[in-house]
Amino acid sequence: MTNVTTKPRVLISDKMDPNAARIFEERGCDVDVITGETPEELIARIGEYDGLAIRSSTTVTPAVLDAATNLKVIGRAGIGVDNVDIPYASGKGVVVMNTPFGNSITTAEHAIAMVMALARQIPMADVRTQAGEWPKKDFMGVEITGKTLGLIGAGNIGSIVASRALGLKMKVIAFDPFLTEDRAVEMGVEKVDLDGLLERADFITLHTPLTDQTRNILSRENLEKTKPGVRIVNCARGGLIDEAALKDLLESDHIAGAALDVFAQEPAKENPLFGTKNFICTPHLGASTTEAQVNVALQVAEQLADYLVNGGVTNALNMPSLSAEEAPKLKPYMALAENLGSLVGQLAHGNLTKISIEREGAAADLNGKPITGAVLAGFMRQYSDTVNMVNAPYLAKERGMEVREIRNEKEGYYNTLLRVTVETEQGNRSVAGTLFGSEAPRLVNIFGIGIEADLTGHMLYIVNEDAPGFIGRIGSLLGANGINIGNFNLGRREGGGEAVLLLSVDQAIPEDLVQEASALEGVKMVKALTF
Ligand SMILES: NC(=O)c1ccc[n+]([C@@H]2O[C@H](COP(=O)([O-])OP(=O)(O)OC[C@H]3O[C@@H](n4cnc5c(N)ncnc54)[C@H](O)[C@@H]3O)[C@@H](O)[C@H]2O)c1
Ligand SMILES: O=C(O)CC[C@@H](O)C(=O)O
Repeated sequence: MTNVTTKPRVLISDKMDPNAARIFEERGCDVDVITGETPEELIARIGEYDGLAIRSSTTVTPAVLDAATNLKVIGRAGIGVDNVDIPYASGKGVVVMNTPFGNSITTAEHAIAMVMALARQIPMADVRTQAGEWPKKDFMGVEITGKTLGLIGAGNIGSIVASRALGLKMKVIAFDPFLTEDRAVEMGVEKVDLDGLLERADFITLHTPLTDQTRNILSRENLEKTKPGVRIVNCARGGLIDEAALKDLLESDHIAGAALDVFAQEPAKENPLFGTKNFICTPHLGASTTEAQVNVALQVAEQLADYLVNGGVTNALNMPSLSAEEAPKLKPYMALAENLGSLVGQLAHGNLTKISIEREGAAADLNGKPITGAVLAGFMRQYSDTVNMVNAPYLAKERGMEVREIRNEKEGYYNTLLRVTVETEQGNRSVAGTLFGSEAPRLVNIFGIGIEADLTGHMLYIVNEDAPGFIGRIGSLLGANGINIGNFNLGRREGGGEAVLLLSVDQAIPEDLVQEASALEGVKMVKALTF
């Protein structure tokens, strides 16, 4: 007998605290821990997994993502996600999460330790003392009390570094374009511009992500603007500092010391800075404490398992958050949203570049982003097999679609309603649906005609003149072709006017039968639909 398992499968591909594997198992996932593989080995294996948990050693490239045919979520046990190609993952519909706070204190402490180590040249003094030199005269340090610490980046880690530095009686100035004056006051720091920081700081610590704006933020030109005798610490990301310029300025004594935990190229087994005077380094140890590693491992496992098992989304970088509490409530709405998007996508014609998604009544209070993602996924499904609610907003943007979200708290005829409208050359085309009994999605309006239908499986949509005998004719045609009708749903604009028929049928309707149905007396349009 084959043992069929429906449990989500997760791969932990980097060294991680064992609590992560335990949490995955407790939350109902099958987990494999396979670390140290080559990219080729990972590519060969990744197709088996629904979730991937990583630290910084695994690089998730487009080639890995192309091979990851079942992958739904990547979780980074840590903060920086520069080892994951997020735009490509988004395009593939894979959610990318990180654990933004679990190692912040630890990393801030490492930065402070680096400041201290530079001020008193502890690593160099240690090596020479243990070599039997007793080099007491060679190591004159500086006090940090009263010195100015310049923070570049004042987010989670930067603000913790500030609080520790203030406790050590330093003056703290910060450059961060997103730091408000109020927040600066709250942190007890002075907000400055970059040039002001370079000019005044005795110590500079970096705490920004590596982005197009921050890459090389300490360029040669900026390093030359620093106060003579400055000491620089980078526990954020390699690539923020021009390493060659740093070497030159250390050698010329303009910079009195530099401590790097991160390098432009990692692992940094060779680097021109090695051996430079007053240079110290650690091998990307910022997050390496027992406490931080337990924190991030537990957090990443909880988040990934929650997504794979319950649909909850926390700390995702490419989709809106969705709590485990919200997820079950939103589930029927998402099904409705996807079906409405799909219906309008299958029926509307022409250059469809404007879509609006309206939440009315009880639906107005819901988290709108996942609903919008689901509508867009349904809408674009006819263009792409791989579209889902994660990548749909990106694909829509790529196609230049204008997406509007509208909230209307006032209840209409239904206490909760989703309405999807696309702008076509013939005018706006809207479909709307509600939930019956708070969980059964139902279409209630199609292009202005009231109807009640469950959008499911194979369906036939017919617009016809409302005249006696038509239902018999279509029933006979389908019966003669061996097509069983599961459900008949009727709606009409006014008696004797335009009527709509939505039939659910047990099998796909072939195109020649669609043509035959189109030729029946009184028929204006026929379209086979699939949900
Ligand atoms: N060495 C390690 O092991 C280690 C551990 C954890 C985090 N990190 C790295 O530390 C960095 C900071 O982490 P965090 O949790 O504080 O992130 P965060 O997002 O909380 O803070 C980053 C700050 O940088 C600021 N910023 C962005 N662009 C800027 C710019 N052009 N100039 C100045 N400031 C800018 C942002 O406004 C934000 O306040 C990240 O790169 C993270 O990957 C390294
Ligand atoms: O996993 C690590 O050891 C490093 C983590 C760190 O770089 C991060 O960005 O969180």
